[in-house]
Formats: sequence, structure tokens, C-alpha cells
Amino acid sequence: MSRPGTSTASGPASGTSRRGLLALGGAALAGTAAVGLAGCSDDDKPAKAAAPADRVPFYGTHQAGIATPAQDRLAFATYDLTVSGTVAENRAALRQLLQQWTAAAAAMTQGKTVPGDNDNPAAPPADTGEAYGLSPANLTITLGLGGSLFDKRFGLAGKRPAALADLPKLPPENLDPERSGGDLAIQACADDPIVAFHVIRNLARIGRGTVVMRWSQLGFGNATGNGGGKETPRNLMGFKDGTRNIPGDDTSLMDGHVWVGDETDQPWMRGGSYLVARRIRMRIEAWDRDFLQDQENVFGRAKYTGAPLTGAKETDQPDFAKKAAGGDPVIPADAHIRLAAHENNGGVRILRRGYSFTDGIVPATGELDAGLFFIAYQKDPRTQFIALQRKLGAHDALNEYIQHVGSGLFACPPGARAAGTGWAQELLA
Ligand SMILES: C=CC1=C(C)c2cc3[nH]c(cc4nc(cc5[nH]c(cc1n2)c(C)c5CCC(=O)O)C(CCC(=O)O)=C4C)c(C)c3C=C
Ligand SMILES: [Fe+2]
Repeated sequence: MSRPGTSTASGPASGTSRRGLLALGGAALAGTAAVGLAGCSDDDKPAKAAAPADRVPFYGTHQAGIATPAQDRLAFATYDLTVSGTVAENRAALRQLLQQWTAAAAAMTQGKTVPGDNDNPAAPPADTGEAYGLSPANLTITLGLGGSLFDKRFGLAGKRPAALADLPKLPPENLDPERSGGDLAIQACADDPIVAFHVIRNLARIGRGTVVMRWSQLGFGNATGNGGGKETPRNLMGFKDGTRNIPGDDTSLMDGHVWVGDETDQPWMRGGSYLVARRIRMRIEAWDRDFLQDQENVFGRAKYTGAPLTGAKETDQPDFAKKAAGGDPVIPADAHIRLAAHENNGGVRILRRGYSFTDGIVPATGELDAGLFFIAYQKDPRTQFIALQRKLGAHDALNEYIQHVGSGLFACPPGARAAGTGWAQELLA
């Protein structure tokens, strides 16, 4: 992440400190050359400004961070608006916040500091600084709007999509209200943990006086440099997780299951998606005492290869009809994949984008507070996540080892189309 005005293709601008110069990594320097050339002569410009490999375009039809291949790290946070004015004043404050957040997000994803950074020794810097000198590491920043935003405060009740109805109770959940809900949500994903964290911190800082952070969650996958991107990542139960996920580059599946289309009752959501987040604790100690065959029966897949119990390779299609010699199905009736598979749910699919988490221990029990921060994107949670979770909650063998302890549902509007446009502009017009 480079500071504005401090570097060009030909070298640092006047006033760059030696410390700032040293901090500029090669990727950040190259990226700045591509995006921040104001004041350079034509000779200074690269022949062709190819998109650098470490950054994901911010502007577009859809928000980045949904179809984007999952990065190594997650910083997720929800925020509540603290406004107390008239509807018009509150709406104006929300509009201004989202404009500032959009500009900051656009800058950070392209390796720049949040706008307004300065060298004034008498003022706090606009950017908190922990990502100076780092590349954006494929940072994506995705905004979600919670159902509570559509109450009386902003006059938005008539614009609440039916699909954003509050999630019903989904037993056997045991939700902590302090890890649930929120007016706004930010999903920041990057291949560097500090770059992702830097986002949720700086957006809180920009919004001071208008928003407060409600809860947050850090998550991790496996590092890109350690097989990430080639191997299906494993969850903390040791199983490959994501084998039969929707591939983000399959436009037909994305249009069919993930992107909101003309079917919506709220045109401002066209091109958007609905994010369900569930903090799911795993009873890791109990799981680690379970024998291998039972663990594999719980999922319906082999632990090491990831193959369905009816196949030999991870990519083999599960055969849900196959019976063992005694007549029982090879993939048990309560196996997670049997219950969740689209073949057994009228074609229903979701895009999963979860991350592992570990947050010390649960004081009451001394057990690890660890598990899966489950994130799923879909066109309509009523017919997708909720329908699937009702079935899993009632029958899944995995329930013995997990508990849903946090929750959120957010409408992710379409992408900001071009510089100068803000997130959710159509909603707030
Ligand atoms: C409501 C939706 C789902 C929840 C909640 C959920 C929790 C959860 N899942 C795993 C581990 C695995 N899930 C796998 C597959 C899978 N899971 C869901 C949905 C939910 N999972 C779906 C739709 C699927 C695909 C099923 C299929 O089509 O075969 C797998 C298998 C590998 C894979 O395909 O990804 C694993 C492993 C955990 C640990 C968990 C809660 C902690
Ligand atoms: Fe699952």
C-alpha cells in the first residue's frame, strides 16, 4: 500500500521520507505506476498498464469478493449507525458515509492509502498506516446492508427486499446477540492478514460519529504459497471443504444461483447477492476423539482424498443411490453431503466462501473456541440457505460436533460502476 503522491514510475515525489521509500515493495511500486501517474510525462508511463497480479478491480457490475477466488484471509465486521436526526438528516449521513467508504475501498483495493492522507505532523494521518509498503494482496471489500437498516431511521422501509426478511430461528442454533446482526457488514479478504484487518479498522475510523463496530471476526484459509489455490482448502475437522462449490467463473451457475436478477421485488438489488454469515463453533476435542470411519460417515467423504464414499477421487460425483452389501446406503442417510447436495434439494445451490477461525478458549468449558465462519452467497436466502439449514439442522450427523453461535443476513448491492459512484447509490437516490 503506497501513500498518495509519494511514488511514480520514475521514482518518489519530493517529500517522500526515506522510511516511506524503504517500505515501498516492488509490487506496490509497480502498481502505483499503473494507477497513480498524475504529473508524469508520457515517457514515464509504462507502455501498457496491465492489471497487476496482486490487485482485483474494484468497480464493476458486481461487487468483488463474491465470485473472486477466495483469498487466504478474512476480516469481517458489522457496524451499527448511531444517527439520531430527522429521516432526511439520517439519510444524508448514510449517503455520505457510503460515498466515503466507497472511495476508501476503491483506493485500498488498488494499493493506495485511504483518501486524505497527509504529512501534517499536527493532525492524525487519515490512514492508520499498518499496510504501508505492502501490496494489496488481492484485497476485495464487499459491503452488505442488514435488515435493520430498513427501519424508520432512514425512510427505507419501502425499499426492503422480501428476500432480506429476518432469518427465522434455525434450531439447534444457540446465537449470541453480540455476534449477530448489524446495519452494515464489510467482508474484507486478502492474501495478507494485516491488509484485510486494515480495512475494517479504517472504515470504522472514517465513520466515527456515524457508525460503531458491532462485532468482528478474523478468519483464515491456507496460505497461497502453501498449496492454496491448487488444493481444495481443508476445514479444522481436517476435511477438504469446497469441492462441490459453485465456481465463481461459471457465469451460468452464478446467474442461476448467486446474482439477483429480474425476479427481485427491489430493482436496486439487481446484480447484487445475499450474504449469510454464520459463526459455527466446532467441538474439536470431541471430534478429535471420533474414529476415522465415523468422521468419514459424518461428511460422506474420505478424509484424506476428499473422494465421496462411493468413489475414488475428490472430483468423482457422489452416487447417493449406491448400497453396501447389507443394503445400507454407502453415503449414510444423515451424511452432510447427502443432505446438502443440490441433487437432493430440488437443484438448490449456494456459493460458499467460509474461513476457519480460532479465538482462544471458551472460558466456561476450557474448550477451543474454533470452527468455521461460514459465508454463503445466493439469490434468495429463503429458498436457499434457510431451506438447506432447516434440513441440516434437523438431520445432519455433523450437528453432534458443531453449534451455530453467530449470524447475519445482508443484502450486498451491485458493484459501484465507476470512479465517483458510491455503493448502494441507486437505493439512496
Ligand atoms: C446451510 C448450508 C451449509 C452449512 C451451514 C454448512 C456447514 C458446514 N459444512 C462443513 C463441511 C463441508 N461441507 C461440505 C459440502 C457442502 N456443504 C453445504 C452446505 C452447508 N454446509 C453444501 C451445499 C455442500 C455441497 C454438498 C454437495 O453438493 O456435495 C463438505 C464436502 C466438500 C464440499 O463439497 O465442499 C464439507 C467437508 C462444515 C465443517 C460445516 C460447519 C461447521
Ligand atoms: Fe457444508
